[in-house]
Amino acid sequence: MASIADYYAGKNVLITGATGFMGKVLVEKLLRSCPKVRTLYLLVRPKAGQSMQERVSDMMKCKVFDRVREDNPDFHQKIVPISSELTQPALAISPEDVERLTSCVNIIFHCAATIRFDEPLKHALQLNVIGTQQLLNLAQQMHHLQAFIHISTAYANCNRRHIDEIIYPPPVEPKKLIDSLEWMEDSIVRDITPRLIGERPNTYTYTKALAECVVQKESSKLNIGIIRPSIVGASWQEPFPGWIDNFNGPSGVFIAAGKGILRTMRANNDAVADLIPVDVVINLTLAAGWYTAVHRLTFPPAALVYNCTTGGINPFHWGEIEHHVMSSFKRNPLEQAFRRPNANITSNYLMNQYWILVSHKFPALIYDLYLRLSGQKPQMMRIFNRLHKAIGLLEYFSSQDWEWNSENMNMLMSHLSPEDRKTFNFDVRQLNWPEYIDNYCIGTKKYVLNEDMSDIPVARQHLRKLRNIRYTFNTLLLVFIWRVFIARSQMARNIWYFVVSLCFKFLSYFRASSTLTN
Ligand SMILES: CCCCCCCCCCCCCCCCCCCC(=O)SCCNC(=O)CCNC(=O)[C@H](O)C(C)(C)COP(=O)(O)OP(=O)(O)OC[C@H]1O[C@@H](n2cnc3c(N)ncnc32)[C@H](O)[C@@H]1OP(=O)(O)O
Ligand SMILES: NC(=O)C1=CN([C@@H]2O[C@H](COP(=O)(O)OP(=O)(O)OC[C@H]3O[C@@H](n4cnc5c(N)ncnc54)[C@H](OP(=O)(O)O)[C@@H]3O)[C@@H](O)[C@H]2O)C=CC1
Repeated sequence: MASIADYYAGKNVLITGATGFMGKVLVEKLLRSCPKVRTLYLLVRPKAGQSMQERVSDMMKCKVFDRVREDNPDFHQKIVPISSELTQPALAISPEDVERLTSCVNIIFHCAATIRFDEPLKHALQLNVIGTQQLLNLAQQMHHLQAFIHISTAYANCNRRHIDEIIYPPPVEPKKLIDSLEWMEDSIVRDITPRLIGERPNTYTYTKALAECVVQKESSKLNIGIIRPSIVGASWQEPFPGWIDNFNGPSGVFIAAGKGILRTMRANNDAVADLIPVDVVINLTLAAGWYTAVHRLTFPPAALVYNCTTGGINPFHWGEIEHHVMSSFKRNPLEQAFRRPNANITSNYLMNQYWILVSHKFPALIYDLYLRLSGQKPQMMRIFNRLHKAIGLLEYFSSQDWEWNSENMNMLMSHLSPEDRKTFNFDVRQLNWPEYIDNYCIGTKKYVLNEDMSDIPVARQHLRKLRNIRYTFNTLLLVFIWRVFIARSQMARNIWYFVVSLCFKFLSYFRASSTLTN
């Protein structure tokens, strides 16, 4: 059987979501490890006043492509952007582009989605479900298509505790839901959304579950693989350890904790933190593309699902993550921290509310007062309100455990040659968590916040200054409280005189005994 790189040689690949976090790593890895791939067609929409060509040119300047750029400075010649808006009829692809794609594409990787947890249901449905259906329609017109790889999420079925590598019956028939929501006003849809999503926490997981059903329906006509990653984090090894470019999932939490803003969060110390490095997901995705294509004649006509998770193989827990994140940010602090990093997770609701009051709201009020008095605009309370909204949406995932069966990941690994196992490594047994978390934290500093590593001594100095401010503040507060007590209560005065005289007695005894020994 051909190696993975040999398989991709000369192939035309279509990718959606290439400008996103996982899409960029996918494009990079394909170009670097499968250098003979013919063309990558990227479906990209114009956005924020930029044409799709400008967006793709900007994307190729990203640091993530540095290694490819070194190997092949002309790598951009293999990339062809295609203008497409996935929420529009027929994906808004021009007839010429449709003609071009249907005549030459061999493999599709469908990564595009809205991953926002607060997305209105209609929009999430439009992109994650109807967009996927339209891409499948296009795929069926392709004359040389060998594999369609759909990126789903391990949490599509988070209403279950144990999740097998099968597609579960949908909560509702997707077509029926699409038809009924079409005529409804947005406000009505908003009102009935909680009833529709049921036990799922958000419209994202709900629409990703529906998308899997839509994909499965086409599996008798196309060779389909479905990848279900859990919580995708920074890269483990490639293209650089710790590469990450966004605030999604745990990254925003780590940054907020590293900046000393986030001090408390509801999470279960003993629950498995099912993080999976982005390069592992992409290696598995490329291997699954190869396997789906080369085994197409021997497959029964059903989509093969790969749960891409770590918990069952190499588990690590939220409590351990908290410890390593705090330790990493103390050794390599972020610049201009608000307070010294010191965050704790707790599963107790009341305890969390108490710490929110004492460690979030109270300091924010004082800081905003200081800003107001110095003629600046108060901002800390606003930042905390946004942070509370964001972590409120994540807590569902950090407070419970799931169990995923990942037999297909093992099966796929057993089909790889020793060489491919190294080049497309997705063996998470080798993952050293403390080292990974350390690189992850450094990655948020270098690649998300664009901070310079050479400024770490200044950042450490800043943390020392914050520690001294805290000690001074605490001492002054103690003295102030004590003075108030002493002034008002005879009993407090008596205790005070008793403690002071005890100290004097101890000191004189200590001095007398040291004179005797001399
Ligand atoms: C106590 C600390 C110790 C640490 C140990 C414990 C850690 C526990 C961590 C638990 C994490 C659990 C994570 C579970 C994730 C489950 C994932 C399921 C898997 C998936 O399939 S999908 C991927 C996950 N999707 C997401 O993560 C998206 C979530 N985000 C949203 O839904 C929205 O962004 C949100 C949070 C509703 C905010 O919306 P909005 O207010 O409209 O803001 P914007 O999105 O427009 O962003 C504006 C601005 O803010 C930046 N941003 C976004 N999120 C954060 C954040 N969490 N922290 C800081 N900053 C954030 C964003 O980049 C924008 O910046 P610009 O510069 O572009 O304006
Ligand atoms: N990140 C994670 O933790 C996990 C992600 N996943 C899945 O992986 C996939 C990729 O996620 P990730 O890279 O993190 O997400 P990102 O949000 O980083 O990227 C989403 C991509 O989809 C594109 N897109 C969004 N809307 C449209 C549209 N209307 N038309 C065309 N393109 C659009 C975006 O393009 P644009 O730049 O134009 O916005 C972007 O390229 C998703 O399917 C997600 O469900 C699964 C598990 C975990």
